[in-house]
Amino acid sequence: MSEAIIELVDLTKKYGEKTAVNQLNLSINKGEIFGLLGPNGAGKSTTILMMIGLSEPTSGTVKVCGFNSTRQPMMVKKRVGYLPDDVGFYDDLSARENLIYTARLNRVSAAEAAVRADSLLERVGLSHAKRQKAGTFSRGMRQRLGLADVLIKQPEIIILDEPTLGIDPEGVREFLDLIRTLSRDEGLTVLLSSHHLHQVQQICDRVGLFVQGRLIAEGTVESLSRELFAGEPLLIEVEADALTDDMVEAVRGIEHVLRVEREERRLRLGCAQDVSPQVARTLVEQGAALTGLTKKQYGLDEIYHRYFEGSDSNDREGSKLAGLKAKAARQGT
Ligand SMILES: Nc1ncnc2c1ncn2[C@@H]1O[C@H](COP(=O)(O)OP(=O)(O)OP(=O)(O)O)[C@@H](O)[C@H]1O
Repeated sequence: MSEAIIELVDLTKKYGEKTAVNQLNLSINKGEIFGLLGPNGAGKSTTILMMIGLSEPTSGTVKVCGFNSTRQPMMVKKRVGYLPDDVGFYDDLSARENLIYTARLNRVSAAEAAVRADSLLERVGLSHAKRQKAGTFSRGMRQRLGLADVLIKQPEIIILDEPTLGIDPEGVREFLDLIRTLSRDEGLTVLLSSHHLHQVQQICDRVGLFVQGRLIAEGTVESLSRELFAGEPLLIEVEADALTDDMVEAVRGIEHVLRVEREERRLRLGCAQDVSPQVARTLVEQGAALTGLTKKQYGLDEIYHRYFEGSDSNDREGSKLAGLKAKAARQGT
């Protein structure tokens, strides 16, 4: 049976009139990689701060590793490593010296600190640079050193805030592989807050979608996809040199096309079955020159797009979002 390592119950945080986190209920299991997703200002950072005991909830409770983060913050801090999007190091110290310094702050003996530092530098692929000053590190190297830095106290949970920001694609791939391996090999629980849907989809076992302080959906990418796109298992994306309203209407009329979204010269079609030949033929008959046609199953990109359609800031609310918020309010979530 799965064991909850993070438990949020009716967690609420208000800043004056502003409700940053609104009655959040969430359970994260030991060894799970959980993705926190949501637009800016959705309440992700506030939730993380309450989890690690750096912010006090207005009401509700947060328990991490069995400890109440508000009443026993030191117990929680011992067990949780937090990697912010830009880690601060002593730039004049070497990578190894920085790690040993952090270990010593966490009351690890000098001998043990050296052993852990060497082993972690190897683990994150920085052995070759361990005597190099942290100030000379590239962004990707700094993030890998950051990961070693949060792991040196041997936490049970690591929380990563946009950890791959500014890293090149190869570096991102390596970094994500490393996180996945750590979780699988050592049962480490990982909480990843990110806007990079593709990356989240690659490594997270489960994701939670936050909007305006509420968790509006949570589950595996497959279950969210099933929930949102029932009856529309296939997405066809088609691009043409130009699209007219008549063309869009003609495509809408094709059997098994259930939903049509238009984005400049691109159409996204939610379909009950593969009708790409009919779509291509219809557009060509209408005088369009096709510049691209792809088929895919729904992923996190489409899920996110669906949920956050028209809501790229706190102040704009699309109808979909308004509907979901109403649903969330009815369910009291
Ligand atoms: N110290 C504070 N005082 C007042 N309001 C705050 C404070 N911290 C956060 N907020 C507000 O609470 C809301 C949630 O902010 P939070 O930083 O948790 O969002 P987020 O999802 O982490 O956003 P981002 O993706 O931009 O980091 C926002 O409206 C923000 O302006």
